[in-house]
Amino acid sequence: MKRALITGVAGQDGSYLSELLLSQGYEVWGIVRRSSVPEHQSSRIGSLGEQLHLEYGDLLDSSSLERCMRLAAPDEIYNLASQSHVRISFDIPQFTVQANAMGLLNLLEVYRKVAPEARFYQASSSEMFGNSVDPDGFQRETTPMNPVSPYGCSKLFGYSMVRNYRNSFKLFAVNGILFNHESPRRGSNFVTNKVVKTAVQIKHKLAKRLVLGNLDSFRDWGHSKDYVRGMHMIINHDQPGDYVIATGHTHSIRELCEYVFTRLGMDYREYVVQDAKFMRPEELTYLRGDSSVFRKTFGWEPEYTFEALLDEMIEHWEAVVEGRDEARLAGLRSALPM
Ligand SMILES: Nc1nc2c(ncn2[C@@H]2O[C@H](COP(=O)(O)OP(=O)(O)O[C@H]3O[C@H](CO)[C@@H](O)[C@H](O)[C@@H]3O)[C@@H](O)[C@H]2O)c(=O)[nH]1
Repeated sequence: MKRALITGVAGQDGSYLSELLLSQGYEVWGIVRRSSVPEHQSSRIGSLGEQLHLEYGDLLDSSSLERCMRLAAPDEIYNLASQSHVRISFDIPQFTVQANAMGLLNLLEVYRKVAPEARFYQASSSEMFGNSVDPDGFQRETTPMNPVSPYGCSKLFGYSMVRNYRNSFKLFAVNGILFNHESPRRGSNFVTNKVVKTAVQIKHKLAKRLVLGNLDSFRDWGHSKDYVRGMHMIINHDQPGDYVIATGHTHSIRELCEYVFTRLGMDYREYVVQDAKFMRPEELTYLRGDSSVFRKTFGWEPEYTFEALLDEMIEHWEAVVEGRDEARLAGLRSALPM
């Protein structure tokens, strides 16, 4: 039986990855940060119950990482924990860099000392490219990286350290350079879930308008479930390497709004307003990933289209609002869009 250790296990990707690994017979260990909300009952992983081995720990507390590493004795380590919100990284740059850069380095050091035979996956990000685009309009593994946010800078440090440890210490440490990936489990202050959730609220007269920032940036959005399959493929390859995972399609925030509101029988132009507080001091305006190296190497194809992804998210929020999910309805009534 293989053993996996996941940081960020209670997040969107951590929950889907746990389900995938459990379905393949893995023993799955997860690290959760102590907070006043009972993490073990998180709606994302709560249903996995006793199947998951959860331990308290924090990327900024090396001793806790060492304890978890010894307990889990993993074959595979997935570092999915981070301060992952790009705009918020401008408000809390030092915490973002501590968690995403120093936290990753703390984990790498514990890995090198305690479990060097294991394999290590780092959640790297398309935000590392900043506004670099190849002449054909895509970003790929060879595209220069020029991050434009504290989050992107912290992720570029992590990406570089993983490559450095791989080469210096002959460790099986790899990066997945993942473009945006979403699902009903996405935090509702990321744009896809914010748009879908608020549009459903508007349809049911629980909200009056949707306040957004920049409507003219473009993103390459896939489904988290497809992308965690990719993480598992990369870490199980015969050679360590770094791969872009993306759909290859791009849409603006405006197109996202148009699709979601139209599906709900509304015109987004009547409800969407812009507010500077959701703008970023510097914006990454265009992402479109070329994952052909990854696809050729592993035979991966995404199962979800942009439309199928959004349809699933709409169905999720409709179920919540229509009372088919009573527990979440109470929270939704009082929820303000973030
Ligand atoms: N969050 C948010 N974004 C908005 C809003 N209005 C417009 N946007 C625009 O919507 C785009 C996507 O924003 P997010 O959904 O917050 O995602 P992101 O900044 O692209 O970052 C996500 O993807 C990265 C991969 O490229 C991840 O690494 C990162 O952790 C995060 O998941 C950005 O151009 C942002 O300016 C708003 O009200 N909220």
